[in-house]
Amino acid sequence: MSSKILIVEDEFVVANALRMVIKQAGYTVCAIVTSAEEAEPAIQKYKPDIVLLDIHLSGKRTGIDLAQILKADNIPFIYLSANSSQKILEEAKATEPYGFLVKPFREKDVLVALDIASYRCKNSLESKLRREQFLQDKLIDISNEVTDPVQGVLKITHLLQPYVPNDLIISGRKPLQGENCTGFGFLRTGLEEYQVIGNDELIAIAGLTPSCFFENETLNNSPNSLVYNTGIFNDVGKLNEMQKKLFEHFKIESNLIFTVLLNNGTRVNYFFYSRQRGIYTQEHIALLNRLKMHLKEISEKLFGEKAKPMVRPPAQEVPIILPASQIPEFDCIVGNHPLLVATLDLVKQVAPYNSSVLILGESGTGKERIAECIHLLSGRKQAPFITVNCATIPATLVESELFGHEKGAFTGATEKRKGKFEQAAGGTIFLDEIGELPLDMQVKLLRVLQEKEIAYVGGNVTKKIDVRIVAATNRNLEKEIAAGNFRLDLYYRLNIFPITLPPLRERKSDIKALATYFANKYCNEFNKKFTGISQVMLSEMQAYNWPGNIRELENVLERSVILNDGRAELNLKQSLTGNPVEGNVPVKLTTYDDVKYVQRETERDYIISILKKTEGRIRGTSGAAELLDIKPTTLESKIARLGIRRDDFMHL
Ligand SMILES: Nc1ncnc2c1ncn2[C@@H]1O[C@H](COP(=O)(O)OP(=O)(O)OP(=O)(O)O)[C@@H](O)[C@H]1O
Repeated sequence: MSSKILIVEDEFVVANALRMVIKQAGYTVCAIVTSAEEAEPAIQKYKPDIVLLDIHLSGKRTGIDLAQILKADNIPFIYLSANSSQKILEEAKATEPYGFLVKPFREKDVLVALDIASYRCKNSLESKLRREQFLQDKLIDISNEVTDPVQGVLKITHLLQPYVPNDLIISGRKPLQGENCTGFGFLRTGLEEYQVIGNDELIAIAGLTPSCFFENETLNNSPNSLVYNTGIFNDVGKLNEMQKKLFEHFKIESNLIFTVLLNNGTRVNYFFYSRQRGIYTQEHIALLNRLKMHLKEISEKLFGEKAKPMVRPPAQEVPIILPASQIPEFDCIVGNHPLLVATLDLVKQVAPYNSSVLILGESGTGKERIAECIHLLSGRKQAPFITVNCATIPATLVESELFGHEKGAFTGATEKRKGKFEQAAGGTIFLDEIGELPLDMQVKLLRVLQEKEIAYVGGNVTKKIDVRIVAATNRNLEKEIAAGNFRLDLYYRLNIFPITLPPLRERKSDIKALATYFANKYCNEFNKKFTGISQVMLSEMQAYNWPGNIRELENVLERSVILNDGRAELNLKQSLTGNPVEGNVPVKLTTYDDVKYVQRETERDYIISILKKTEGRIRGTSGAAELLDIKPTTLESKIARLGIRRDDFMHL
């Protein structure tokens, strides 16, 4: 049966053009409506498989308002937009659409977006069911294990973190009579770190009162959940005193309150707070409602009639830090910015499964490091982790490099050789820069994903393999598909669990920790004393935009350590924008390592300058190899060794 599409678009011409394109491709257009008000009954009536949703609609509500309803009903939607402001686009993005089409759109883009949306919807439903089963099992474990409210709520907080993200969680209990209302909370301070905030500290924070955990008229007279999503200034009329004070104190922007009613009438409120605006959706409430039975069981045990008397967490000036369960595999990941922490939450979620993972992010954001964490956190960690950079293998050698070759398969194949897939047997293969894989190889890789078998070049026997694939790219693969450079079916297979790494400029609070980490690393390597990083250098690093992300930061620190005399604090010898720093001194080479470093940098700069001249062409007449008078294969291995990336010589 063909998928049913609902078009929500107030411009007749656009809606009609879409209808024709979609029908021609074999979809059914169940209705065209022009406003959110008209869309709601149409959604109920037709139960569309996908909704094409204009952001600006006639009527009071926007497409973004309607998106919340579609999300709660698990209906995939693709935005249609034209000239929207950055703010609106950010809001739209936060609703996690299945695609985005910018007007005027090409027929091909519309069809690719629809195809991707239907595939993603099917897959995400399956993984959603699996995830919920996992959550339910874990909640049963918690219910069996815990008796202490503080430990119990900490475990719930930790478990729910990736699903109902929060920076602060407070649990408040309102007994029927007698005792005061009580509450305590956990502030997230790192991936596995929570700071306990006891009842007395909560009360002390800007003079909260014990009953404040329940002073919410709307909640007291209504179902069991409320969401405040638009920050203190916009929601101010609706927030109670407790919320206002907590919003101010902890810089909160969103709040979700979920209530569980115990058998004896005691109310237990769980308050989820986030510093991100607009984070809580009907989907979070729907999930909590589906888990309610288990949450009630635990709350009954922790706060109900038979609960042990609560040992209050001590009020302290410096609150205690509870390391929940440290993950040594993340030791090599420096930083605790919420965007990074949210990424690591996803890594933890996906690592134990065998599903493919697609890591997206700009160059140098740490994709390879994250891929390795996924491997180390999986059941495959004893087996190899093999990295393949698809951009640096010559097109003619990709197949034998990946799948191996028989003796005599081609000139130079003097003996039979295993490919990277076979080397990774039982482990993980990391296909970096997957967007660079030639189209014919994409077909072959697809076969490996589907059939789980490989064939040697020059052989006719297939071999079963058990390898998990983690791929990465800094390209927009959806654009590459529309341009005909990347296969849609391969994208489907790889994009089962996408993880996007934030660029460094969006997590600047991590710069100091990263810089210190790299400074220590290079001081150790070059046998120099680490004498700190100067304030001027720190300030300039904070102000800089970091197009090359963490790799660029690492290079800057390596250079500073090399040029440092081991007595003064580390300083920038060249401003990050490329201008010389005042009072700069010429490079002083004091050790042989310094000499090697300068040689390496000079060679790297020279090769980049040649690649710029040849626009990246390595082989053939007037290719970079010919200009440098070396073999193309030698140049390719130099490019890999010197860490030269496409971005270093293209698009400049
Ligand atoms: N969170 C982190 N903490 C410490 N070091 C990091 C972190 N993330 C990345 N690095 C370091 O930064 C450098 C770049 O990381 P990596 O090679 O993983 O980036 P990438 O996104 O795969 O780059 P490319 O797209 O160019 O392949 C590496 O030296 C890596 O070890």
